[in-house]
Amino acid sequence: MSDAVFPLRSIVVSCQAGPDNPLHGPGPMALMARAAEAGGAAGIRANGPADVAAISAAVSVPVLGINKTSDRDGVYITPTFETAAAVVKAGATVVALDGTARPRPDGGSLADLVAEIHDRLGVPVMADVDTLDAGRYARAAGADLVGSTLSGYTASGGPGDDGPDLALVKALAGELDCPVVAEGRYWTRDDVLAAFDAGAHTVVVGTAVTNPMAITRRLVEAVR
Ligand SMILES: CC(=O)N[C@H](C=O)[C@@H](O)[C@H](O)[C@H](O)COP(=O)(O)O
Repeated sequence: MSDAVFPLRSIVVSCQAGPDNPLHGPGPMALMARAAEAGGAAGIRANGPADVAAISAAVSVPVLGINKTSDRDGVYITPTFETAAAVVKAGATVVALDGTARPRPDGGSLADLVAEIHDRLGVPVMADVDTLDAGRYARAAGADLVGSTLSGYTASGGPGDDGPDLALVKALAGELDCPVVAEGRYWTRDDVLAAFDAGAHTVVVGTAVTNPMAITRRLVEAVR
């Protein structure tokens, strides 16, 4: 499971749109994914079996599947084996999940979940973490890739603005013996280049590419 899933210095595009977004649904997300692939994305991150299935049928790059069970409440990113299995069945060839040490909804351990995904689904696992400690914990639990996805979204803090947590990427890359994925609030080319300078293997960009509603809102708020 330790072979790199994505090429070094690659960009993965996250194609996600919640129910409040006019682009919500597998059709729009598959089009977003095709556009991202045409632009050179090395993979697509997508949420839920319906979107993962549509995107897997539409692109030839790897689909990094997640299965959110809520919108930012406790451990909500692919918290259980069943949620992971559903997105792999839909076509995901790598699964991302919450890799923090916070209590999981089924009371299970991260190490057991990662082992079960490896054994029964045969796909690599990316752990979404919020701190260096969580990254160490997730890697020790068997995660194949570790990403900074959850920095700023848990009680453990984060950079405190709408920029990426480059310090966390640097700390993770300096210590962990696996590819580190920079994810969360990457908006610009400079952000992406800084992540690779900090040691990232891959950068996942979501909102800045695939959420015109949020991009527009950010611009509108800036000129208020
Ligand atoms: C914290 C959380 O649930 N993050 C989610 C994880 O899949 C998505 O909502 C983000 O859009 C994704 O991580 C990409 O980040 P950004 O959209 O900032 O480029």
